[in-house]
Amino acid sequence: MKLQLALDLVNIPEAIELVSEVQDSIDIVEIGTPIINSLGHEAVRAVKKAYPNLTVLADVKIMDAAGYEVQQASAAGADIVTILGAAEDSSIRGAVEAAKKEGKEILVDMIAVKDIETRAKELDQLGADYICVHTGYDLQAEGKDSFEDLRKIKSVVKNAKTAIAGGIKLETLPEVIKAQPDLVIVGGGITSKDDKKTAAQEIKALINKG
Ligand SMILES: O=C(CO)[C@H](O)[C@H](O)COP(=O)(O)O
Repeated sequence: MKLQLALDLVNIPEAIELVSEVQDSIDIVEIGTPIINSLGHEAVRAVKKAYPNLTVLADVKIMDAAGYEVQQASAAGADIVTILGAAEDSSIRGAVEAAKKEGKEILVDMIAVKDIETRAKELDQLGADYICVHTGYDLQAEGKDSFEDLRKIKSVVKNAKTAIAGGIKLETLPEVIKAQPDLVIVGGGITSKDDKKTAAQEIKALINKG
C-alpha cells in the first residue's frame, strides 16, 4: 500500500516546502486540481524539478481531449495523470494510449460515478492503471465517505490498482486499510496539521503495518 500526499490549497513555494517536511513518508505527491487550475502546469514542473526522484501526480481530472491533456501533463513532468471515470470510453482509451506512449500511468477518478461496480469493470478492461474511489469536498461536507465504494471496486477490478481519496485521516485509516487498496490518498489529514511531518509519519507507519 502506497501513500500519496494531495496538495490542494497551497502555492508553488508552499508546496515545495511542505514536501520537504514529509518526503520521507510519502510515495507520491499530487499536485491538486485547485493548484493546477490557478497556476497551470508550472506547479507540476516546479515540484518535479525540486524532487526529481519523487513520483508526481497531476490531478487534472480530464474529461475530454484526453490524449492531448495527458501529453501536456507528461511534458510538465507528471508521472501519473488523472481522468474522470465519467468521461467517454474513447477519452479513457486516448488517455491510456498517450500515457503508455510516454511511459506514464493513468489514475481514473470515480468522483460522481453512480454505478461504481459496472464502470470499474469497464475501466479495468479499458486499461486504467489505477481506479480511485473519491468523496470530493462537497460530499465530505455532507458527511459522506468512500469506504463502501472501495469494497465494491475491490470485488470487481482484476488488473488495475485500486485507490481511495477524500477526507482520509489517521482516525479513519484503519477502516481504509481493512479493504487493502493499493494507494491511499491523503490531503487535509496531513496538510491541515501543525506538525505535518509527524502526521505523515504516523499515517505511513499505520499503512506499513497493513
Ligand atoms: O482531489 C481532491 C479534491 O477534489 C483532493 O486532492 C482529495 O480529496 C484528497 O484531499 P483530502 O484528503 O483533503 O480530501
